Amino acid sequence: MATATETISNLASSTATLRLRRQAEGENKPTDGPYRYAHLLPHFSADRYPLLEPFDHVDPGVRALALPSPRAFLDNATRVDELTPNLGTEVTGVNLAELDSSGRDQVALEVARRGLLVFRDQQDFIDRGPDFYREWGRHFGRLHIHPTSGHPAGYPEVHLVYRDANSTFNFEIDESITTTSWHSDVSYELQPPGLTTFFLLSSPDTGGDTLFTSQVSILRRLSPQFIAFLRTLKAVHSGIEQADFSRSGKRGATVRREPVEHVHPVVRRHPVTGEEALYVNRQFTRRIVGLKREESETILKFLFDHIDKSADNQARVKWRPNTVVLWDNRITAHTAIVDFKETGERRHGARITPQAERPIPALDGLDLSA
Ligand SMILES: O=C(O)CCC(=O)C(=O)O
Ligand SMILES: [Fe+2]
Repeated sequence: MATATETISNLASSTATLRLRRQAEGENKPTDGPYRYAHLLPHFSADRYPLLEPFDHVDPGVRALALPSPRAFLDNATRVDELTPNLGTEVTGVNLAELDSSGRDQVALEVARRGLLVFRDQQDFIDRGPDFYREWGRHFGRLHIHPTSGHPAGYPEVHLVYRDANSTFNFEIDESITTTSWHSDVSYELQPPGLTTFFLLSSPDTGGDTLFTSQVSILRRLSPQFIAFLRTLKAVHSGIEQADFSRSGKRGATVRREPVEHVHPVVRRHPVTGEEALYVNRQFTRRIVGLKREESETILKFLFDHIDKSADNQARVKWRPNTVVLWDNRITAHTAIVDFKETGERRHGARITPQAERPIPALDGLDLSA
């Protein structure tokens, strides 16, 4: 039986081993010397951008549907593990950065089908840097430039999340009892994002996982009668509070594009798979159009609570160095988990956010004018 001192010393050495393994895999801690991703730290420019213009989106997943082997990009994978039956696949042995145009189309289709793909060992992808991140993202749609968040200097299309002992951008902790904040990215845009790419450049030794849920499964749990009602509804999504937060002096205090609100169907149809997904989220959906205030608040609260508590629709990504995660923002929601703030460790992530089509209602002919 180990003495308490031995147990503590074993624990210390396993922490040291973990640190060495992470360093060998490319992790760079504040104590290791100059930060290797210093050029990708958040920069809050005073630039101003005009309102976004509508554009035609052709989903790359459509092209893969016509291929004889739409999953050929997985042929050389050494492991393919489904994280849950409904959501998420983890892939090892595929170098995303080397995929040609057809391979990228196939990835788009697979992300549309599985909601979430987790690619391990993507040092090549991460090392190629921000010009490559943009080139990668443009394959999937017009790149969104975030109105308020920080980005690497000169690369406004790269949205950053950042936290360390002294600063936090995008992980502000309010007075809530939880740090989870479920959302679908920038759902207030007229054409919100589809396939989205995210990776961590620096992560805590433990904690800071990201949680995802399938909005397709979330919808399917409801009764046919209730789903039929939801299909008739549309809701307002707003970027105003996010902009006000920045205007109040927080998160870089920059608002580079005036905030917008848009009306989207409460149930949207995926343009490639035809699957229906619930499209409301606590962070940006404000009210259901046409309902009395109490009706709207009650239904939204019910749906948000359903998203929060249905662990049986969720998948959790535990980060390791050089992991690149892709999700389809049309059919999933996600939240960061900020359970590492006491350690003061650095967590630094980058997101590439191609916009997609204006959400397609489940019901043909649903009038989307407010
Ligand atoms: O930091 C994370 O795990 C997720 C951040 C996030 O929500 C995003 O970048 O869209
Ligand atoms: Fe997000």
